[in-house]
Amino acid sequence: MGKTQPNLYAFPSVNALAPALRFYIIEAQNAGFARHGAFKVAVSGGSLPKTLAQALLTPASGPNDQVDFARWEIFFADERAVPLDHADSNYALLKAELLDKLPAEQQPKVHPINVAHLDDLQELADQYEQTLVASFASRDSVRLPIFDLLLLGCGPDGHTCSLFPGHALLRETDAWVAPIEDSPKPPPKRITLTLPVVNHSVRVAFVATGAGKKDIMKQIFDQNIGLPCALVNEGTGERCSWFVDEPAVEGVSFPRRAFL
Ligand SMILES: O=C(O)[C@H](O)[C@@H](O)[C@H](O)[C@H](O)COP(=O)(O)O
Repeated sequence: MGKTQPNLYAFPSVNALAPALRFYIIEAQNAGFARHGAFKVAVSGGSLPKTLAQALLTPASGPNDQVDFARWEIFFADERAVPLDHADSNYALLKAELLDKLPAEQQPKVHPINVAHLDDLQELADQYEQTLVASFASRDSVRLPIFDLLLLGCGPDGHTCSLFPGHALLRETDAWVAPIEDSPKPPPKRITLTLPVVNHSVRVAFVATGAGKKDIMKQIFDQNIGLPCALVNEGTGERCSWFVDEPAVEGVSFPRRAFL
């Protein structure tokens, strides 16, 4: 690990995890509002949108518990090269789990991929990079976009976004968004934020739940063999927080932190 270490927060269940995740997201949201009047967040697919909905769709318990989606800008940390209403689309998933459940006046600004370029992955990635450029100022003026928060999942092989173990994409140093034609997790054609962009975020949160994650969690936290999730831990240190349930970290010796 680098100078500082990620925060590992473990909860007995997803029901116990959700309110803590909500608290953490609201803190990141308010920091974004204070910094630039908006909350710029990128989300992954997988099981994350469902957990997010559980965390965010409950009514506010008080003035410090407000989620103001109208001032959110939502990007996709990775996306599959499919139409936006396709069963594999991360946008469709987020829409069904979260966006469709928000009232009209609370709709965030959402940045889906430009489906006009589905048959040219490089162009699809370049266009999405231009979407980031437009939101984060020009590439010439900023070396890397700075998201207020990335909300990511962790695959059973240690991948995150569409950054897979041992893949050449892990060495990308220039692009903000890259195409991948050979994702080992179907569907094979995707675009993804690159590692430098992920590591440059103000905060990164992983959500990993279920016993199916415990072997990979041991490898990420206790063995550090260069898996993509471990590279994010290393690159972000204490800016990185893991929200996990106990079954996902059974047997992991890395110290957990109490969520206060
Ligand atoms: O498009 C994707 O495939 C996801 O963005 C991917 O990176 C996901 O987050 C992980 O595979 C974890 O998925 P689970 O949370 O379902 O285990």
